[in-house]
Amino acid sequence: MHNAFLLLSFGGPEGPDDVMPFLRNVTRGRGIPDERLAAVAEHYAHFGGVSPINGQNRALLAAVQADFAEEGLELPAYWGNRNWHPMLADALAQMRDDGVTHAFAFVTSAYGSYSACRQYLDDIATARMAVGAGAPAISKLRHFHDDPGFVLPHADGVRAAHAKLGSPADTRLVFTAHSIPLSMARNAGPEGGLYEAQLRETAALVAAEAGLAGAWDLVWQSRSGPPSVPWLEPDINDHLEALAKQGCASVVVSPIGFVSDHLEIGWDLDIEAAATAENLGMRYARAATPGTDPRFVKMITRLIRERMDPSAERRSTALGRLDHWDACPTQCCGAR
Ligand SMILES: CC1=C(CCC(=O)O)c2cc3nc(cc4[nH]c(cc5[nH]c(cc1n2)c(C)c5CCC(=O)O)c(CCC(=O)O)c4C)C(CCC(=O)O)=C3C
Ligand SMILES: [Fe+2]
Repeated sequence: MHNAFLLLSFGGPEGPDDVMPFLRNVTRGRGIPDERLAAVAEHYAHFGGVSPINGQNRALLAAVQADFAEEGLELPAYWGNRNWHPMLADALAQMRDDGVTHAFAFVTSAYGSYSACRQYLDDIATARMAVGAGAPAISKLRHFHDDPGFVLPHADGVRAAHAKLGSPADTRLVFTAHSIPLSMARNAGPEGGLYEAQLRETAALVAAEAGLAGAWDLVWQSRSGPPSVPWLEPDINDHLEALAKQGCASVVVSPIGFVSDHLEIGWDLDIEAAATAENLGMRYARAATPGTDPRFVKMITRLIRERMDPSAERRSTALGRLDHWDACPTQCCGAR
């Protein structure tokens, strides 16, 4: 068997001409209204049509390869996206041409749910079909929402953001994740509700690690879809208003739903939510995401080793109580 490593991510535009075709890839068949697409296209235009996500994935891939070298793990590395170049099917075709027969896939999402997990499995199946005979087998690495490699960098981000505000004692810690439709949230995981359950576990772990265990909320951002379809609420902006009404004057916002500071953070939090807080007279600081934190990079290497050697002590590092599994049960996350 010729093993490889595959970084599997969302993808993002890298110039103005990429924006609309990228958005059409993301929303194909999903009933996203044209007004929402136009609004999101403007968010990308604000940054010159360039999403930071591909650059962040290039940096992560380089850091992972450096860690493989340091750890003596000989594994060629590839990168493919769901929605924009380099596309997953092209990465799989390259692997086949290079003689790779199997790859461990690290998906840049820590959680369950259709959008964050199952859709990536569907993408893998579709890309393998497109490549046809000789396409490598792909093993998706497990969820890592409660791994110290994910939790500790988020907690450091919270501490640093809190310090930036002067560490006021009355600070409210507000965690955010991408909102998803309620129907998707109900279907998440083998028994439903997994997306929110994992996020709550991560939030509690990060808050405790950052020394703010008692004063946190979990809210949602970046809602899409038609207004008639219910999504997870409250939205971060509505929540900031509610907090201001309760007299809260200082917030740290930690986007635990994400692994890097991509555009949904750069726009929806750093511009939109920051403006909401300013209008409400609240002090606001946004916590960083793991990005290429060495603990996060080393976690990826560790997840691969764990999968390579089933006899080794497994999952000893998991900080939470929720279950982990290598292969999602077939009925997981509303699989078709
Ligand atoms: C759970 C979740 C994650 C976290 C897990 C993960 O990371 O995978 C995530 C990440 C991301 N979402 C991103 C961008 C977009 N998401 C959209 C639309 C949607 N997201 C959804 C869910 C999620 N999304 C859903 C249910 C939709 C509705 C359409 C559908 O059912 O699929 C749209 C369409 C326009 C709109 O916002 O309406 C865009 C442009 C980017 C890239 C940012 C950049 O460019 O830096 C990233 C990392
Ligand atoms: Fe999204």
